[in-house]
Amino acid sequence: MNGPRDIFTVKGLIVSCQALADEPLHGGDTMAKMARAAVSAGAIGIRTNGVVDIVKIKQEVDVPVIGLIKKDIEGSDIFITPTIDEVKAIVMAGADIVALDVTDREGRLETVKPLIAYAHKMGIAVMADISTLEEGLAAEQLGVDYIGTTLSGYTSYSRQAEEPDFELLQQLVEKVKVPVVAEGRIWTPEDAAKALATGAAYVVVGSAITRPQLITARYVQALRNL
Ligand SMILES: CC(=O)N[C@H](C=O)[C@@H](O)[C@H](O)[C@H](O)COP(=O)(O)O
Repeated sequence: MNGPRDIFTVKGLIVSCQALADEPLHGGDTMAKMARAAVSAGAIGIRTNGVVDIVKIKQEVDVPVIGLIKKDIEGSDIFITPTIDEVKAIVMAGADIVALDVTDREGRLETVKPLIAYAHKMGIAVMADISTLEEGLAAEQLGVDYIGTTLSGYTSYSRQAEEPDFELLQQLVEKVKVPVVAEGRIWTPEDAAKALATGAAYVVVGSAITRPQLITARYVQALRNL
């Protein structure tokens, strides 16, 4: 593949439809309905976890799907598409983009190279989930197609905050040429708009739209605070 490839045709909102096995909405059919609702309202893409959910969502909607597989590996902190096996499964499931951890942990910036190469060989774009500017710069050098702020706040050395990491977003937008995806803790339409205004090409919103147990908890907490 020659250079980065952006498969979206317009900027906008990507809705993350994810419910792990221990979450109330777990299940491909449910996630496909979530995706349909999101696309019917104008979402330009869907991000989702696991083979079943990728397959079901691809059957349900006609927008690009970012696929990942969350997998816990003993002794490792890397859980978003950790190995080539997950990349192969995501390709087989029919995702248009594979999202994977491109953080500077456990030698990942080296070991991720064959995962990126495989995805590209199979004609799939790659979204790098990073947590710092340095990782974003490294990801661009590795030839990824999108860089997402997904893991800011989820590595020990990145900025820990309740809010989205607008500072990282701004730095990435200034320093990298590939499209930057704002992702992580975006809870309001205002924050989504701010991310786009800051220069993000795409804004991924997950929990605020598709995790009712977390949405409800925020309301319950607010009432408790009275
Ligand atoms: C850190 C991690 O595991 N992030 C995951 C990545 O796919 C998802 O659990 C998040 O829901 C997604 O990034 C969207 O973020 P938020 O739900 O905050 O809008």
